[in-house]
Amino acid sequence: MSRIEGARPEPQKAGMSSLGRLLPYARPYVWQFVLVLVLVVIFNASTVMQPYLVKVAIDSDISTKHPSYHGLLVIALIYVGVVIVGVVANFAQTVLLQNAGQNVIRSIRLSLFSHIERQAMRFFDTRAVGRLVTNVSNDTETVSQFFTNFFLSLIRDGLSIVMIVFAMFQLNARIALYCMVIIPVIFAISALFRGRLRRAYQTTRTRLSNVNAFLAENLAGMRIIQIFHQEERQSRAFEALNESHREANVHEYRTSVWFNRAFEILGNVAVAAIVWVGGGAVLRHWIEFGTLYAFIRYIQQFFQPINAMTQQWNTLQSSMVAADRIGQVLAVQPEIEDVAQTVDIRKAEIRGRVEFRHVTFGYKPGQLVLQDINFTIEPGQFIGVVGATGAGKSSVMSLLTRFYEPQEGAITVDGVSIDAYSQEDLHAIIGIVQQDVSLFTGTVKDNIRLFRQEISDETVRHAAEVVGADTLIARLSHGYETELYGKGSNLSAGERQLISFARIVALNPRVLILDEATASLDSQTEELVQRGLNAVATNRTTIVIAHRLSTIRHADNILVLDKGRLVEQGTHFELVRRGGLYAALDAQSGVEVGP
Ligand SMILES: Nc1ncnc2c1ncn2[C@@H]1O[C@H](COP(=O)(O)OP(=O)(O)OP(=O)(O)O)[C@@H](O)[C@H]1O
Repeated sequence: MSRIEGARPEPQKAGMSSLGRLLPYARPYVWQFVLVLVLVVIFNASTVMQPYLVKVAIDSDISTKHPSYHGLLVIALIYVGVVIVGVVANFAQTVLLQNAGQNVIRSIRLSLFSHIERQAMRFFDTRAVGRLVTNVSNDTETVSQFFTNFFLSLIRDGLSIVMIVFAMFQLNARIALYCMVIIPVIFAISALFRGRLRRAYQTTRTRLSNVNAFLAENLAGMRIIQIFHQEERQSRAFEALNESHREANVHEYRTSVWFNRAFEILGNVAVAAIVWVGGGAVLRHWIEFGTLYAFIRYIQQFFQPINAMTQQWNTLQSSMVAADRIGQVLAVQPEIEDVAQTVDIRKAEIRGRVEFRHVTFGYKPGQLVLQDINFTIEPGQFIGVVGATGAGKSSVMSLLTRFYEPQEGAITVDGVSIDAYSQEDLHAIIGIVQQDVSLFTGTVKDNIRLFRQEISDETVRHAAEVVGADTLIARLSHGYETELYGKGSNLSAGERQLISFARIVALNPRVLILDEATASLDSQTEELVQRGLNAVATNRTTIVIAHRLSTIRHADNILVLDKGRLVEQGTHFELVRRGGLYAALDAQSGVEVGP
């Protein structure tokens, strides 16, 4: 369960370089972006032409000695034409840009997910799932705004400013120069708000991801929360996180409203100034009335793109923060990767001989969990692993599947070090059935073949029959096509186990690791599961992490772990006769050991 103190410290810096690192994802769509640029130029030209056309109408056809109705009609028609061209160009560029932006984001999201999938288990040990969910969903969404809104604003509004300034200087250089006085003021306001805005956005994003992380963990552990009556405590913790997010959000919004209002005031002051200065110029006949009209329109237009660009400041800030967070995940190199030249295997030829030689391992430096572990398992043997809780049983199996790597020693399968195999091959050779059966949203069939389309319906049926799951599946409303929800919550614990056994038979690994279920099943289901287990174990090397000694009484060899060391090994009778730890466990309350 997440604790509020566990919330990540709020980051202080995120730069353009994080966004820059995501730019290569836009490369395949560069032509779409170029086309957007062309359309933006057309749209801007249409906007800048409009006040100029009105100025021409006023000065040449209205405020003149020879007013011309015909001239006015022509200008009105041109005006409508220019507006239509502008609207069409604007529509096309918006659609095109959204399309390109969403494509970029799809690629980033996909590569982020694939990158996370390749990570070793240690990566997941040190990260809250909810935070990763935020990275893949919200952060990519935020970055998408950089490729759409920000990019568009930078080009459209930036160009717009340049074109308006150009048009002003064309009309009257002196008044245009007066207008330029506002530019340093704009910079001053921006500088004043920049740091505040950035900090506000970063804080909101981080607090949102804290809320998400808390939610994900609590939803996953809801059963435990309810059993231990922690609903209220967790609600209070959630309320605190929620409140801190609300505060950050309100603060962010307030800062951004102040920023925008400051610009609005400046815009109106500029219009008043132009009316005063320009009006005087008209009265002194220095400029024509139409020119004043055009200046007033241009100064208003000038503030639109500036306002829009400053609004995009928010987008830029949040995109940089999001890109930074995505970058942090992408920068983590998978701790365990395939060697350049992996051993080429034909699965059928693998015999399933497993050997641990002087294996020493700890999850954290200086904290050894396994010390100098040595054992050999011959092909086809049935092996039991026992020991008190925390003795290191699961850790041995995590090393064999290469979820972690040992600090010392070697682990081999058929005499070949496991790191010489590709991880894909290794996981085809070694299968694992865990206590906590992972079922996914999909049909029973999908879950047995784990979405691998190359596994035929025939194989799925056969696998289910072998472990005795076929009768249970036949009882379900749609048989193999029955949809499973919420990790298989519509099945009993025993049924979930049987489906996971069928899955492993369909995979057909040479070595099978079985973390025996501790959940108590009714005797009939237990018998069913036991039969299923025997069927799965046939014809392959099987290693059972046993919590009940009865399961492994007939094992070919039993490994007894104590505080990370292999203290005994032998058959049940040898170990009982020896009178050591195993014999003590065996004598203890019948047959129960472990958690
Ligand atoms: N991912 C992890 N990160 C850090 N320490 C871990 C991790 N997994 C296990 N440990 C620690 O390693 C030690 C051995 O744990 P392991 O799960 O291998 O024991 P186990 O014998 O399988 O226990 P159990 O029967 O309770 O499942 C324990 O002290 C445990 O706290």
